[in-house]
Amino acid sequence: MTEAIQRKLNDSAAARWTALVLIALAMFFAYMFVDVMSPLQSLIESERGWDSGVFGTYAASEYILNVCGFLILAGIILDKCGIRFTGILSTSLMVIGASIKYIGVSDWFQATAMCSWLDSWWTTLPGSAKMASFGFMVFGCGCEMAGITVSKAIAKWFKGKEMALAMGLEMAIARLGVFAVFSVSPKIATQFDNSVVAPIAFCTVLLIIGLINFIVFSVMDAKLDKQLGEANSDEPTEEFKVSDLGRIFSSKMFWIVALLCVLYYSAIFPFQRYATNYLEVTLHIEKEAAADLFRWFPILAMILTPVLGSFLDHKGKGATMLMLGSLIMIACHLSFAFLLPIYPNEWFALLIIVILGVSFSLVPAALWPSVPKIIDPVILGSAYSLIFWIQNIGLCFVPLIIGMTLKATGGYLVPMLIFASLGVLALILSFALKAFDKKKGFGLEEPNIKE
Ligand SMILES: C[C@H](N)C(=O)N[C@@H](CCCCN)C(=O)O
Repeated sequence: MTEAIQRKLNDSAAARWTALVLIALAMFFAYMFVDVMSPLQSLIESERGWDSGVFGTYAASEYILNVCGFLILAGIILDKCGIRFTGILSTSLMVIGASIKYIGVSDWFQATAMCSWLDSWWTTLPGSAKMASFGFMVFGCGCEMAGITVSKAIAKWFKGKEMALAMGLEMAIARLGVFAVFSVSPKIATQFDNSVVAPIAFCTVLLIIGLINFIVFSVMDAKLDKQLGEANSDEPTEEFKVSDLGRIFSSKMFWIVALLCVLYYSAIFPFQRYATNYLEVTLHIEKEAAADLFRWFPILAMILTPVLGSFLDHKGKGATMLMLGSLIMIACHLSFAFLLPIYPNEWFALLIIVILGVSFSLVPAALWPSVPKIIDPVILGSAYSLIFWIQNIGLCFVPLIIGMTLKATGGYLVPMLIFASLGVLALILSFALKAFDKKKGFGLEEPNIKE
């Protein structure tokens, strides 16, 4: 009888995996929208006159408001107002931002007085690009806010269960979104008379479905909360206060994780942006062949991340996985710097890319599920948001540094050494993390599921 009363919605495997599918699909659509224009660079140049400089400004706009502090606010909103409110707010922001971007590139907008006015100042950036960048900024706020909300939601629904597997699957579905949009976006554009508007419209509709998903998830989450209250669970009842943020900043463990995160991801996502060109010039191959080689990188990460997440759930070894992932990344970037230019072979390049994919599974699979082990659930949303914020600063500036270095040195040796150095610093931090965990007993090496 007691057992029947205490059985909660997330004790049902079907219910918690349904919840995961709902929120992971929202992120799948979000990651699709992020890259919807990436394969259409030449089309938008001929249709709307965006050169590569304009395209770069548009791409950077996604992170600007987040770096300026929106992500900190997002974390406070999440901890103060909860998963449901923040989830619906963030998915709505994504829909609003996407709609602004759709209007910005639409044929209709180009003939309006507003577009002429936008054209009249900062003339190197066309009115369509200004409007689209503004939309992308709003979308970026929603997307990163949704990212931290989803992490907190998974930590809540899968606590003491398959948490790392669930986080790994969510990331795998997001990686599939990148692969999917690179496949469908050019096809949709071709189907609709070579229009960049059609793929954006398609992905905006998908974001509306993502918003509906989050509303359905919220109904389930409200039910779970009611049960948690009734079951007199061990969930914290104390209220989040903004002053609690000091607790995060004074946590040594938080700083190690946040710095490890920014160093590692700054050597991955910015590298991803330059990888096709690096392979082109190093292997002397066409852009399409280089992109074909590199596309295996997210695919392998997609397959391996949930597998490693499951390993973490049952066997633990999170800190060791972070060390191994950083070590592999250093070896790969050093191989890109020194070995591939000496042996410019496509199979050799593929081997390094595949090994780097293993690293890109090990670190995300271990990093994100480690945060709930070191941070109080009451301030978990703020902790995730501050980690994302520090990470976004790196993601915003490292591509600029790499671009400047490329221009100054005319080759990829120094950029690859910069990426490898970031890996070395991440490795040092992963050693510190393991040592500190051993001393303080956060349980980073312990499995999530006690069998
Ligand atoms: C770019 C973004 N801030 C990020 O860090 N994404 C991570 C996944 C974080 C977990 C989201 N629930 C990634 O590896 O893509």
